[in-house]
Amino acid sequence: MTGLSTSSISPLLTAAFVATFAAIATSSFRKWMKSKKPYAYIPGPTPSTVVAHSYAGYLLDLHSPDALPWHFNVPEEYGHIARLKGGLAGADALYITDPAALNAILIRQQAWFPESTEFAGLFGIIHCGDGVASVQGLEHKKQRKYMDALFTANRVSKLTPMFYQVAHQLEDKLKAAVSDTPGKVVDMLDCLTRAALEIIGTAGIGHTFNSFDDKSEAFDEFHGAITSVLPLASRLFLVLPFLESWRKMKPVWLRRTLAYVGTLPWPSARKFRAAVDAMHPVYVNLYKARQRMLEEGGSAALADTAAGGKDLITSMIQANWDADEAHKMSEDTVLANMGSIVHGGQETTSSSLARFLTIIAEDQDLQVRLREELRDAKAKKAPGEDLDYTELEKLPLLDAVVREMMRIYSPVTFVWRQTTKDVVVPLTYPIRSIINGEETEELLIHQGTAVYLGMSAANRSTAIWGADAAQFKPERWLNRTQGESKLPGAYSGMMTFLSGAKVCPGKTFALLEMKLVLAVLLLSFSFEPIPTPIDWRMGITLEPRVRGREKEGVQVPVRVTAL
Ligand code: HEM
Repeated sequence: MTGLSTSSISPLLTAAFVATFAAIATSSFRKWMKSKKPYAYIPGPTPSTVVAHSYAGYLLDLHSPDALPWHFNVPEEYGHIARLKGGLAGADALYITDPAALNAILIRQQAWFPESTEFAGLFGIIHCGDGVASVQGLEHKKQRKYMDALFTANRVSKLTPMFYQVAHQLEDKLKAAVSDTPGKVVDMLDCLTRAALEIIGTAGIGHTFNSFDDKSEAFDEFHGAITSVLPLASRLFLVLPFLESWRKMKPVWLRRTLAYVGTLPWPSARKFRAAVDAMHPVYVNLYKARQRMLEEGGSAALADTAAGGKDLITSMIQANWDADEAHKMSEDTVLANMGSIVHGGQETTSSSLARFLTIIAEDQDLQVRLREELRDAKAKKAPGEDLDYTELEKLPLLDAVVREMMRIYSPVTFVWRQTTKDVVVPLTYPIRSIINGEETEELLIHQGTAVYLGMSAANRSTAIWGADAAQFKPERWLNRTQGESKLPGAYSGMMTFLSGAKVCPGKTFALLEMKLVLAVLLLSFSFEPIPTPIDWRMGITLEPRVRGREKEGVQVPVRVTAL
């Protein structure tokens, strides 16, 4: 009989036991490693500095003012899902530009990917309450019903005369400034910021800031506050994770004391607080005035307001007034939404318009072609009559240029979301593991993971848009049908206005504003570049500075000649 003696079984059993134990230990260790670094198989950039590596991980690279090239490079070098290494102090995060994954995160499975507490907290503080920018779920849905009703194409088209009123004020002001000197250098960012604030003031909240009056203190104070609050906030990024819990802290005296003590040694934080304190009273006064009118004269009384009751917020206040108790928004919520609308409608559009002027200043041929298109359209109108909403919409070259601007120079570089439970999302582009080379076509995102949605990077991905993705080529919109991109973005498949529940409600407003202001400017002025390059650096939106003259602050100088 062939058999094993007890003396030979014992070493075999021992070996089997050791092997089993080793296998279990290795598997447990792998599982433990995976739970600590579940994304170790995903390629991604290494934090660039030793300090970043050991303390903040990817955070400094992601938020740095010079981070734009870093963002654009991530999908090109590492793929459309990239691991962001957390370093010692933080967990790994994911940088996502994959179309199918973005679709799941923003639309199909959006319930599990709420806005990050960082942004919710920040906007809750800036707007002094819980408006659309800082709430989630059902409360967000309820508020968006009010907001989306304000921004339908039909309602926005009715704001066109108010937009023109401001655009012509800008035209007159600029004519007066350059009439004596052809090619005079003008800071167009300043002009367009004034125009954007005045447009959102009159059409958005029924209020004028007298933005074109050089002596207007109301303008100076509000303009200073609204243009500085986000750049200041971007310098506070290391405390952003704590803002939401601070905002909800009770008792209130403790919260206020902490804010006072915490901001004392920190100039950026003090200035940030001062900017918030300068904006809020404007909204409160406007709101109270509208409420008084409603109490005294009912809805009809609102016709006596500056914009005849047609501005967005007066319509919102009226709808809220008419709503039954269960569906009403609180006073604080309406106030926070006034802040959301003014903020949303300010810096994004003014900086895009200024960027646009630098592009056409550099490309004289494009400038001439755009002007010709506008002149041809105007020639069909009665003298002195402006192009209406539909006519502006129908200009193919202007439309293509605005689309390409929005694709390639998205003012918002990225947004970030949290993951509230383990979720599997599909992928358009498989991940190739850097550990074993295997490909996976879906991604398990673990609860608690921060996911960064790289909007600008997705808009420039060569896999999605072709080898010329990084080039400004308006023709791509003349030759290609809408919706061809695989991305789920709400505007021509680009991510600029996002998509899903949090999609920008002001998209139609912004596009009309940009086209209309450009039309007025191009028909009255020609633009040439200054010789020094302008660098657009990343804040929470983009910040332009003249190279070598950074200390002068944000500006977009352009040579302007009246036609
Ligand atoms: C070029 C112009 C604009 C761009 C690129 C833009 C982009 C965006 C993006 C990406 C978001 C989502 C942010 C997030 O989820 O964290 C957003 C939200 C928002 N935008 Fe815009 N926006 C623009 C103009 C406007 C205008 C003109 C208004 C108002 C008149 C506006 C009002 C808002 C509001 C209220 C939100 C918050 C929506 C919510 O949280 O539900 N935006 N915008």
